[in-house]
Amino acid sequence: MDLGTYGYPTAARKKVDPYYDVPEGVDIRGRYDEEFAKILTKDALKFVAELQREFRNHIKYALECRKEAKNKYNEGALPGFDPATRYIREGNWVCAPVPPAVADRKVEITGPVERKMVINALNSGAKVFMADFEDALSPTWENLMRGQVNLRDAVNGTISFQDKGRNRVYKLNNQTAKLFVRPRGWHLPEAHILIDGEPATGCLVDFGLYFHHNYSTFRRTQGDGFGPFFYLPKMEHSREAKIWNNVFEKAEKVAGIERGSIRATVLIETLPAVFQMDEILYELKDHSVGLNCGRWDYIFSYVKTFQAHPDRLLPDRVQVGMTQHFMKSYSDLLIRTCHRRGVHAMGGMAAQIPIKDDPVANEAALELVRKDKLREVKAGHDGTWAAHPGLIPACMEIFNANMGNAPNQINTMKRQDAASLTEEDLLQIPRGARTIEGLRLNTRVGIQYVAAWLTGAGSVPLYNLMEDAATAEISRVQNWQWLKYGVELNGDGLGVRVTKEIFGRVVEEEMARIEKEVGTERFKKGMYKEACKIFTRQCTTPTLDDFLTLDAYNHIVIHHPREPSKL
Ligand SMILES: CC(=O)SCCNC(=O)CCNC(=O)[C@H](O)C(C)(C)COP(=O)(O)OP(=O)(O)OC[C@H]1O[C@@H](n2cnc3c(N)ncnc32)[C@H](O)[C@@H]1OP(=O)(O)O
Ligand SMILES: O=CC(=O)O
Ligand SMILES: [Mg+2]
Repeated sequence: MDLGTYGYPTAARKKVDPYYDVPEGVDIRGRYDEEFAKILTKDALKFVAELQREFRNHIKYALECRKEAKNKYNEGALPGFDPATRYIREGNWVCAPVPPAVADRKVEITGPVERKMVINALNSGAKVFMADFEDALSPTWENLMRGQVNLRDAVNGTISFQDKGRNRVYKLNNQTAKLFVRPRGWHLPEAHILIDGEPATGCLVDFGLYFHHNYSTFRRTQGDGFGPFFYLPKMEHSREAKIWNNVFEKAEKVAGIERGSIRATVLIETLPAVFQMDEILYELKDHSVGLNCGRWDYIFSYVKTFQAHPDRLLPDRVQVGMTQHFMKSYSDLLIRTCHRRGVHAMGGMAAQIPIKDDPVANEAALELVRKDKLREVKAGHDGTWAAHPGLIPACMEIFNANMGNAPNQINTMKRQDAASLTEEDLLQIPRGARTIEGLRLNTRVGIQYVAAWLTGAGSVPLYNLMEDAATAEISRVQNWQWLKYGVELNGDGLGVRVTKEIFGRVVEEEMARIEKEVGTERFKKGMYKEACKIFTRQCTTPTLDDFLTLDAYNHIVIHHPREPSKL
C-alpha cells in the first residue's frame, strides 16, 4: 500500500474526501474546502512547487549556516561585522528609488490575516497594513487558507464580513491602507502541503499563493505599477536575503512583470542581522523598500545568540526597552544605514494597547506609546508600527507634527553620527534587575500565549499588552536562561537563585492564578494544561529550542482524514 510521508494511504484518502486538483509531485494533506480550492488551484500550486524545487537546497544550506553560526557563538564567539563584505559597507551604492505609492509610511498597522481584522486594518487610517502570516498568526491550515482567501478578496476590493451578533456588516472604505504581506520565516515548514514527499517551506507557500492570485490586481489598484509589497522576517544573514531576491526575480519572470516590481522591507530582528544590514539591502537593492526594527524578536535573538554566555543575562523583560544602549544603537544604525541607501527606516511596535475599562490606565498607556513614537521620529525613523486601530491617531499626530508634509525623512535625517557605532555598542549587555515577579510574569504570559496559539490565536491581549510569538519568545528564553545559569534574582534583595524547584512552584502557582483569572470553565475547555507542558519543557530543556512555534507546530497540524484508513 502507498503510505504517504505521514502514514496515510493516499488512495484511501482520495476516496473519502473531495480533493484538490494538484500538479505532479504535490500532495495536499489539509482539509478540503471549496473556498480553499479556489486558492489551491493547479496553476498556483505549480508555481509554489517551482519555487520549492528551485530554492529548497539554498534554503537548507542557509539553515545549516545558521546552525554553524550558532555553534560558533556557543563556543564563545561574538557576532560582528564581516571583514569579507567591508567593500559593501563602505561602497557608495543606493537601492532602487522608493515607489511613489509607499513613499509615505508614517504609521503602519499590523495584524493577523483574519477577515474582520483585515477590513478594520485597511480602514484604520494607517498608511500601510502589514497582514501577518508570522508573529501574529498561529499557522493552522484554516488560518492560513482563510488568510489567503481574505487577502485575495481584500486586493479585489470585494471583502466583507457580517457580524451577526452585532448586526453589522464590514466593508472597505474608499480610502484604504496599502497592503504589505509578511510570510513566515525560513525555518517554518508547511506540513499540510507536501512537495516531492517533503513538507513545503512555509514562506514559499504564503508568498507563492498570495503573489500568484494578486500581483496583477495589486499593481493596478494599489501599487501604481509596483508591487506586491512584502515584509520579510527573522533573517540572520544576507545569504537569506539573496534567496528572497532570487525568489522575487523568479516570480517577476513567471508573471512577466518588470524586474524590481516586487518590494520588501526586511525586519532586522535577529542579533546577527544587525551586522548585515548593508549586506541585506545590497542583496535586495532592486527590491528593497527599507528595514524595520523588529524589536521584540531582536531581544529574543539576543538571548538566543548568547545562550552559552552566562555573562550576558537579561534583566526582567519589562526593563529591556529601546533606551537600553544596545537597543538604541541598533535603531540608530538602522536609520543611518537605510537613509544612506535611500530607503525607509521603519520603527517598531510599542506593546501597549487601549485599556477599555480604565481611562486613567488607558491614558498612561497611550502616553507610553506617544513617548516611544516621539523618540522614533526624532531619531529619524520614517514611520512606525501600531498594534491596534485605537493607537493610530496618537501615532499619526506625532509623526505629522515632527515631519510636517514630508512623506519621509530619508534625505533629511542622515544620522552620520551613527556611523561611529561599534560592535561593542550593539552588543552592550542590558542593565537592570531580575525579580521573582519577572519570572512569574514570563511564566503566566508564556503559558497563556501558547494556550491561545494552540487554539488558533496568534496574537492576544494579556495584561493590557499585545502578546504575539515574538514577545512570548522573550518570556520563554529568559526563563530558560535564568534556569540554566541558576541566576540570582538580584532585584528582590533576598539572594534567591532560580532553580527547577522554584520554577516548578512558580508554574503551579501561576497556573492556579490563570485558572482564577479566566474562570474554571474556560480553563478546562482551553489548552492551558497542554500549553503548560510545552512551555515548561521548553524552559527546562538542557539545550535551548530554536523556536517556540517550531516545537508547538506538531500540535496544530491536522491531516485529513484524521485516522488512517482501515482499507
Ligand atoms: C512583535 C510583532 O511582530 S508585532 C506585529 C505582530 N502582532 C500584531 O500584529 C498584533 C496585532 N494586534 C492584535 O492582534 C490585537 O490588537 C490584539 C490581539 C492585541 C488585541 O485585540 P482585541 O482584544 O480584539 O482588541 P479590541 O477588543 O480592543 O478590538 C477592538 C476593535 O479593533 C479591532 N482590532 C484590534 N486590533 C486590530 C488590528 N491590529 N488590526 C485590525 N483591527 C484590529 C478589533 O477587531 C475590534 O474590531 P470591532 O470593534 O469591529 O469588533
Ligand atoms: O516582528 C516584529 C518584532 O518586533 O518581532
Ligand atoms: Mg518579529
